[in-house]
Amino acid sequence: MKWSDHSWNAIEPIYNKITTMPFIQELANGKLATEKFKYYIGQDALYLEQFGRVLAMIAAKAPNTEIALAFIQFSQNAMVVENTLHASYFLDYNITNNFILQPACHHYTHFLKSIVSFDSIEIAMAAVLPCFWIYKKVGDYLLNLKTVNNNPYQKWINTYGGEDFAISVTKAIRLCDEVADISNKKIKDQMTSVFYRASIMEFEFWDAAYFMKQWSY
Ligand SMILES: Cc1ncc(CO)c(N)n1
Repeated sequence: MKWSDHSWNAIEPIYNKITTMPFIQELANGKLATEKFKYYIGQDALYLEQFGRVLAMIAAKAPNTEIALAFIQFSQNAMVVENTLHASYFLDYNITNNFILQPACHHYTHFLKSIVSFDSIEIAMAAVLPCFWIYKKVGDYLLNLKTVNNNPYQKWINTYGGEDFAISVTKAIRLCDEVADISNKKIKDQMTSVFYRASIMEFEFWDAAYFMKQWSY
């Protein structure tokens, strides 16, 4: 079995749980409170900047030029394309980005930065994969549900459910499988373990947004 199939099986319960989260359900029916979306988009803009840097560092450490070029592109997409979506919501909702990293976002970005700094490249590639794969699955799920017309969150749904993002996601999965194929069992298991951990952090990120979780002090 491919590393990616095995690892997706491991996180499938987390993914299924994500699709039932109130944040996702209300994103689908357009009823998500503006305040909660604003919290999310503010945190996510901060997330994407750090995520983009992590992707650039994977590119810099890549074992071959194909992986280097792919991750340079992923990095640019995270910091330019996805952030353009956020900037347009910033305008729509009159948000000024004076946010600080709240706990879930802080935890997730620091987790990724620590892995890319201290662990091997295969493990870093596996740790960033849920960011691609879960968003793609959630985007497709929401695009297919299409429960309402004039959903204020449709731009978000179209970005992650769209074809362009699908191409990047397919490539990210394939490259992870290629590096897993030439790795030993210990590395493959560690790849699955960080993939699992990052998937939980995707859950926590949406949970934090729904409940607008903040530092106590
Ligand atoms: C938290 C999070 N994970 C993944 C993505 C998709 O890149 C995103 N925008 N935000």
